[in-house]
Amino acid sequence: MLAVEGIDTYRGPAHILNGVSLHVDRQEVVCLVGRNGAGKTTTIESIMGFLPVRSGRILFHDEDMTTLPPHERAKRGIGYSPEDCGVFPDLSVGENLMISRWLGDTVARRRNGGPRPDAEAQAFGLFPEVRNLLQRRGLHLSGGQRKMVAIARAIMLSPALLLLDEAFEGLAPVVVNRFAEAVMKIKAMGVSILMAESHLGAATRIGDRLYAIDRGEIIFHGPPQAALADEKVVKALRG
Ligand SMILES: Nc1ncnc2c1ncn2[C@@H]1O[C@H](COP(=O)(O)OP(=O)(O)OP(=O)(O)O)[C@@H](O)[C@H]1O
Repeated sequence: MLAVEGIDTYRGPAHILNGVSLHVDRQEVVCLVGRNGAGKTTTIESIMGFLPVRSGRILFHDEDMTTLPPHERAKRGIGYSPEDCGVFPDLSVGENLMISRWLGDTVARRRNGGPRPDAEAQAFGLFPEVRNLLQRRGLHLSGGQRKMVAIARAIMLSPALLLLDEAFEGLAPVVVNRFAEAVMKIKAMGVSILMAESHLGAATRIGDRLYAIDRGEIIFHGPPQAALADEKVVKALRG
C-alpha cells in the first residue's frame, strides 16, 4: 500500500533522513520506533508531504506521490494525526471534524465508487467522549482530549492509511490502554496504520511489524519480538 524507497530529507541545511525505506501493507499496524530526535517525525512529515524529499520515492497504491502536496495525499486516503495534534484552536471540535468529513467525500469518490463507511459512527465509536466535546473550541481541550480529537478527525477522512505521530505520548497509563484499543479498532475497520513511537514496549505490544530508526537511518526491520531481542535496537532506543 505504502512504499517509501530510499528517501533523503533535509531540514534546512541539516541532512536528517539517510536513505529511509519502509513499507506498509493492507490492514497492518507498522511501528517506527526511535528515541527523541531519531527522525520519526521527519519520516512521517516526508510521507505526508510537509517536507520535500531530496532523493528517493514515496508510492501509495503504486502511484508515485513524491512531489504531491499534502492535501493531495490526504485526498488519496492518507489520514494524519500529528505529534502536536494540529487541532485548530479557534474552531470547535465539531468544525475540526467537519473539515476532514468533507475531504472524505473526495477520498470515497476516488475509491472507485465503493460505499463510504459511516465516518462519524467510526470516529465516535473509537472515542465516544468526543461527541460531548463538539461545541468546545480546540483551544480548551486537555492534552488527552486533543489527541482523541486528532485521531477522530483523521478517521473522519475514511482513510486507507493512518499516520500517527506519538499518539501515546504524555498520556496517563490507563488512557494509553484506551488508545491502544482504539488502534486495534482502527485496524479492524480495514485501515492500515504507520505509527511513530518512542517506547519500544508500546510498539511491540501493538505493532505487527516494526522498524527502528536511529540518526535518520533504519537500523532494524522485523517482528516486534526480534526487536526486543536485538541489542543494537535496545541500545539505540535507550540512548
Ligand atoms: N525545524 C527543524 N530544524 C532543524 N532541525 C530540526 C528541526 N526539527 C527537528 N530537527 C532535527 O531533526 C532531527 C530529527 O527530528 P525528528 O523530529 O524527526 O525526530 P523524532 O524522532 O520525531 O523525535 P521527537 O519525538 O523528539 O520529535 C533531530 O536531530 C532534530 O533536532
